[in-house]
Amino acid sequence: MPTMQTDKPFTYKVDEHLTDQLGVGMRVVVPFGKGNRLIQGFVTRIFEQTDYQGELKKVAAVLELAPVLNDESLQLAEWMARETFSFRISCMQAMLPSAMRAQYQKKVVLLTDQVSEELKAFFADKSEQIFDEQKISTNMQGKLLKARRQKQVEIKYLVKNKARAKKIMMFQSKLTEEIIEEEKSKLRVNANKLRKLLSFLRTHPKIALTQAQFEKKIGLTAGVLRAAEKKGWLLRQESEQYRDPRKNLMVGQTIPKNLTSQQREAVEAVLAEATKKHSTTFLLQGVTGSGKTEVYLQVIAKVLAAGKAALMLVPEISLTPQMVERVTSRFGEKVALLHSGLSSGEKFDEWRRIEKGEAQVVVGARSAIFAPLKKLGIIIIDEEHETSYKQDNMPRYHARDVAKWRAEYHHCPVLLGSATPSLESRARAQKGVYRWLHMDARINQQPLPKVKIVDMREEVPQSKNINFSEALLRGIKQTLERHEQIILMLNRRGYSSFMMCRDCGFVLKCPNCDISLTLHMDTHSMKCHYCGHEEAIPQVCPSCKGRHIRYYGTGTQQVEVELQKLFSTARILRMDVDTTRRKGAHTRILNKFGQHEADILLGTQMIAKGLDYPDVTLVGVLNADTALGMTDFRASEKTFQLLTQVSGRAGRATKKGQVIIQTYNPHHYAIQLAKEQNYEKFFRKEMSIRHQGAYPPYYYTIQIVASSPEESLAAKKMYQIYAEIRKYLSNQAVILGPTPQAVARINNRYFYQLIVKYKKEKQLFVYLDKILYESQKDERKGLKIMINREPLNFV
Ligand SMILES: Nc1ncnc2c1ncn2[C@@H]1O[C@H](COP(=O)(O)OP(=O)(O)OP(=O)(O)O)[C@@H](O)[C@H]1O
Ligand SMILES: [Zn+2]
Ligand SMILES: [Zn+2]
Repeated sequence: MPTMQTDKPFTYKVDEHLTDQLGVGMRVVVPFGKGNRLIQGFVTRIFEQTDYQGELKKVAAVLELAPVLNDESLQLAEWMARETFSFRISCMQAMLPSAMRAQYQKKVVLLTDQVSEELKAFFADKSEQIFDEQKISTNMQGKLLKARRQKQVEIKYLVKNKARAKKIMMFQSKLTEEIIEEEKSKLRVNANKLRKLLSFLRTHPKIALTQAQFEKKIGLTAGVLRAAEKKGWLLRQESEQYRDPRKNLMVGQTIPKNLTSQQREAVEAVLAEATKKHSTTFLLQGVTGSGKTEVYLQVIAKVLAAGKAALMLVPEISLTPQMVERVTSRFGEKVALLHSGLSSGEKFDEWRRIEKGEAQVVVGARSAIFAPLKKLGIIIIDEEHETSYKQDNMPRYHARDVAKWRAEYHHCPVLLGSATPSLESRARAQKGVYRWLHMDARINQQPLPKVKIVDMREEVPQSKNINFSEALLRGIKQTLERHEQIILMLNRRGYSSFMMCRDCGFVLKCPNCDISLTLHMDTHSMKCHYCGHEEAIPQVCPSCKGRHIRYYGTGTQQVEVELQKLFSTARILRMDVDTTRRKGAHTRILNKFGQHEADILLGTQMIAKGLDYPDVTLVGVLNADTALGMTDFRASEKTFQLLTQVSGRAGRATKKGQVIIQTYNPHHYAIQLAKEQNYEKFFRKEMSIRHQGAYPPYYYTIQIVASSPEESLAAKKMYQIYAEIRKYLSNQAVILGPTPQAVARINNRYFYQLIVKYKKEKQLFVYLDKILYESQKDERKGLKIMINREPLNFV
């Protein structure tokens, strides 16, 4: 675990035999602390001499042959640690693929036979055992620690390096044409297999194949290959093979499209700045279906032609296989992918292809912003308003800020794109900090789809069907009859969101969190969406033993069942966290829908973005109000963005699209303006509300959270911080709180927070550094302090 005491460089001695090998930016294993346990660290400087007085410890091992962090990444880590109140080591680790992060393992080693029967049983005839705190009982742990004090056992720390290249065996031909003829003449008459091999090698000089490939191609078994190796025909050698995440994609080849005049203007504006090596930030605001992706692709093509590299971020990329396909079908082998859907081996290999300069276009989710491209010519962030670009654990960076830092380092532009920019970005464009590019027309001169708002307060009494309005049912029916496709969004997974006893009012809650359990029909259980707790569905009320249990709050599973009842022949696909847990599941569902093997795609907000299917002519939102209920000041912005994005999925090609939004708040401005799809009007309205409430983008915000298994400890700490922080603030700053968080307890920890809104407070940062430093001591008591600059979730 990184701690503040370790957030400074330590000096180590380097043995002679390592001096040639060692370089700045490499990972090393070093002994640390009193127990000299081994940990992974990074070399940040190398000295010929040191004036350190005490005795230096030695570097135990060097983990690789070449540095994994370069000059740029070391500087970036330094900046990020300061900006986001993080430890430097966390920043360095965040930049590397997970396979390169150290895995620690503890082992207990038996030192003598003179131990208790209980310990003997624990070791079970072995001299060592893995020390796993999760698996060994606390009682046993105590005994082991006591035995350690009595020098009966010893605890060893191991650093496991999982960063490994995948190796395969290849057989390479060593023969020239003359030798093949000569060898052939020497063969016995019945040596058919060997003759076959020689013929093959003659037509394929210098070929190298695996045994499996030889078997598949010409039906030769391992025995023949071994014989050929003995004769000196083939050379058997290990060679490295990249794990390729693109192998399941359906990739064709596409050529650049003829740009519309708006697209051309955007491309030219960005390229002009790229040529001048200006690190200008652009905001490309283009309505849904205006062809932003084509703009990105053509900018990338020009950047590559100038011998530079391109970095493109998309939100949770595994959700949009379509986007990956669009980029790979244009740039092929040059593309590297980095996202959470890849295995850690695949990520590691992609990372190294980038590092070695073998891939010049990187497409990835948030952490791909650290891709080790050396000559960056453009950084693109698609759907720049997405909150997933901010990491919510340490280091709490926003990819947009890192993009701007890297762009300055490389002297290249940043291109932010969205149909519904974040208020922050749009406001910067207004002030001229960003350059504003605008595309207000859809491709094919299609109008934006017509949006109808249905007031559910009037629907419910007449209809026995509470989830679907008359209008939406009619819409679905007609669309199915026309053999067109439908996207339905409901932002709640599971079957029902809570159960309540009608006799006594009891609500079944999670034992670890302050939140009700959700009914899941696929697993026949009640689940907590925060900590993963799962239990059986109660038959009677756990409180009064009554039998009148009711379920409330519709989730996607329930709608799927209802929908199938209503439209028995419709082919329905459901896409939510539960159906996409398995690797590649997103891609499979979307490909199926894309090939029109299903009529209805039903899902949570993960279906709102980026999908571009020509047959989709109806989009339905079952409940537009889920986000509005939040106490977050960004609730309206999030609702407007989500509704506009999902509406944009309809009528993108030649067929007209329509959208039906069901709501209990039909007159709310976020819903009304989403109906008009009028971003500009929404922007002005929301800005004036933010101005009145003194919220971002008019103010900066910092969130401080204290959490502990003991509620009083977390609360006390927060009030203490509250009392102190005021001394560091001018009277221009506003403090909200301290308050418990909206879900006050998660996984048996209590959360208290306060938020500072400010414009310019130099002293604040001095104090925050102090909190971060002091939080070390509290951590031993189980108290954790977290500092979050510009939090995106405000509850
Ligand atoms: N110049 C062009 N000529 C013809 N077709 C185009 C052109 N540019 C883009 N398209 C097509 O128009 C469709 C919409 O483009 P695209 O998906 O890039 O829009 P977008 O602005 O990214 O939309 P969204 O924000 O909704 O994801 C795509 O099918 C794309 O292939
Ligand atoms: Zn009851
Ligand atoms: Zn829980």
